[in-house]
Amino acid sequence: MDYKLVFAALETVCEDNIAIWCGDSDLPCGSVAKRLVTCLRQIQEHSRALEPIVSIFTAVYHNYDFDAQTPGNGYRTLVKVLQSCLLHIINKGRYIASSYNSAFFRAEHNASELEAYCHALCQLRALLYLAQKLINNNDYGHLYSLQGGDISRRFVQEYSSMHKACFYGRCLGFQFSPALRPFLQTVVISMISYGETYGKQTSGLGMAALSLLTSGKYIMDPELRGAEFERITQNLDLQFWKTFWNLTESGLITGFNRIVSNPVQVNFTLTVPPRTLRLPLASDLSLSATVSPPVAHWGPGPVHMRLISYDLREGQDSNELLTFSRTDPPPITASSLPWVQKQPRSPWLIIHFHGGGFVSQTSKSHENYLRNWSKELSAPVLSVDYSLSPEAPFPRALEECFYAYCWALNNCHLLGSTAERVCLAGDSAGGNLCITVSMKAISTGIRVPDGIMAAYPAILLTTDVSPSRLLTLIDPLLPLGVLTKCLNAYAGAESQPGPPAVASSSLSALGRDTAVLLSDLTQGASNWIQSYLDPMRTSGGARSQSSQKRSQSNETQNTSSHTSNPNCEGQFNYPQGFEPLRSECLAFIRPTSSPVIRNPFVSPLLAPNNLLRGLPPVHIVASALDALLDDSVVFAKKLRDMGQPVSLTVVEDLPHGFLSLSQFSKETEVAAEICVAQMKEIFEHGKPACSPNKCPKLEETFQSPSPSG
Ligand SMILES: CCCCCCCC/C=C\CCCCCCCC(=O)O[C@H]1CC[C@@]2(C)C(=CC[C@H]3[C@@H]4CC[C@H]([C@H](C)CCCC(C)C)[C@@]4(C)CC[C@@H]32)C1
Repeated sequence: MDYKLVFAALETVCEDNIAIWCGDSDLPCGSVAKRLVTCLRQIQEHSRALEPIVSIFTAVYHNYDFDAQTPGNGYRTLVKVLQSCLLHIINKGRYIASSYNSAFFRAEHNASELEAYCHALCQLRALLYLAQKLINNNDYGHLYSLQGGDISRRFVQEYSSMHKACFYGRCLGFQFSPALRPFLQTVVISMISYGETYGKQTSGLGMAALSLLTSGKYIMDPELRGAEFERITQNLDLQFWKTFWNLTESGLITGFNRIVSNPVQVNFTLTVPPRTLRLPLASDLSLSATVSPPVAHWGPGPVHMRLISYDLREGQDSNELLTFSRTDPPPITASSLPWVQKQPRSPWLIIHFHGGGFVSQTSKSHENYLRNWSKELSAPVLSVDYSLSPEAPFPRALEECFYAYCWALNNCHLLGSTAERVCLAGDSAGGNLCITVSMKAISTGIRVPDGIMAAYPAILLTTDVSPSRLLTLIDPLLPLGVLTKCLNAYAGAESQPGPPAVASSSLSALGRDTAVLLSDLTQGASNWIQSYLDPMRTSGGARSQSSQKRSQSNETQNTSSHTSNPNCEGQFNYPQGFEPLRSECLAFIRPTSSPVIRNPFVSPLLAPNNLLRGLPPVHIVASALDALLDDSVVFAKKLRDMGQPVSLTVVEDLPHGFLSLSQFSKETEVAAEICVAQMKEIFEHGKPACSPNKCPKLEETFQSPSPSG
């Protein structure tokens, strides 16, 4: 949509409403009218200042795309997000103008909604100014400056002091496809309720029950929800995120996944003991390379993985494979599936590394789409349960994934595949591991996979700023405070590494302690009732209540924050006397300065060409609204410029992690199908015998297959 039309429509809507609320002195709701008029004037002011910036962005943003058929980069995204915020305001304004004198018109509610979007608009204006600084600062056409240094540090500081709560209350997920918003709301409310009870309880069931009780007030009060979410994302420790994200491992959610995704005949875990492997060298099959088992941090240890296969295939019920299974009785026996016709081995094999920020999740939480892949591609899927950070920082996960890859090549006959073609697939952190495992295969001299499908991968694990990364301010799934915690954990800056302990998540405690549950329930109920009886509790009271709580919880950290906190120095000077809204609680974002994050096996975007040359075709499926979008665009360009086969597909309107949400909307389902199509491409089409540079005809084969909309 032409942005000029949007700005013009907004101007008209504001004028119409101002005329209504200023002019009609008979309107019953005087104070609300005042609020609305103030808010509409602010919206007009923001919008008038934003129009010229948007025109600058639209004039240059195509220079940052991967190619003309693949429009997508952080600058485009910022304009798109802004446009979506403006459209929400226009719709709200039109609704108010047309129904303000209806008997059912809720003036208070509508004023609060408009105010929330006005706050969001103000913060987006700040993001656009920051992005404009990036355009001016970076080399022309470059999304990152990649010099590390001052600008990124100052961006992180600025980010830390900015108000973010408006993006998690009434406006939550406004940028995403409408079908996903109820789900995101549920996730955010569950997260906050869980965050409030986190640390108070020891009983998993008690925690779950209490969370359920406290969720009521967050459903009723979006402002409180936003403020609490901001507090949680900035201040709760990594253990909280690990525990919350691992909810996807819970029986309820995996049970749901199993119902909505395809049933499969083979689905069990394997534990491969640490033994040295020998693999033929790619350059001379008569010679071999030695691959040691993973050793980093605590010495040799086994590697866990899960085999998923839609059909039972030869080898998968062999005694040899079942010796790697720890389940008793064995997961598959010939007699347990007498009606199943065993299929021959598939020529294809998918090796999968899951996402979860390197700190959470397992193959089990990603089963929903893996089952579909196995069916749709007629291939077994081997998903690796690598050790997680902070207990197992880099390079443990990489070593385990590489070892699993090598073991799978040697033992493909047991996995139900002849491994004529092997595809590495992964999402997010798993996308990173696909690339780095392939780099390891190249440097070891063994067979590289036949292709990589990386969905919204994390390719640059430094805090270098890019326009898409500014979205961490508004993203409910990947806020900056949480991303940096994952990054620090993987870089080994979070805590002392050690071998994986027995799972201590609250869920593992489920059912352990019903006596505690009773007291939890009573306490939860009384807290909840108390919050409603509190005489101070008005709409503004809720804010002060939450900020009171915030200041309590930050007491220790915040005492010195206004004097010695580095967040206070070096703030940006915005044009036209503009100031973004500031947060009441400063974020304590301390990205690690460890050199590990610049290691090419951590941040493959920084890898020298000789480590990337020889990578198989890389198919990246990214989302336009993902904070990590620019990683994908820049990496795809780098590979293309080196003459490596690469494709980039940018899907619209979806959050990071869309594969995990594939059953929640049509759009996520379509995006998941694109990932399947890319793997099909890897399996069905021959690998180019030479790189596209030397072999011009093939270049076309690896151009972006489907342009984003
Ligand atoms: C301004 C300065 C900019 C600087 C920017 C610096 C950025 C730092 C750069 C790189 C650091 C990279 C670190 C690694 C990144 C890895 C990203 C990465 O792997 O991110 C994944 C983390 C898990 C998750 C959030 C995700 C996807 C899906 C999510 C899941 C969806 C549903 C799941 C719920 C728990 C289900 C329960 C619902 C119920 C109703 C209770 C939920 C939310 C679990 C978490 C995942 C993305």
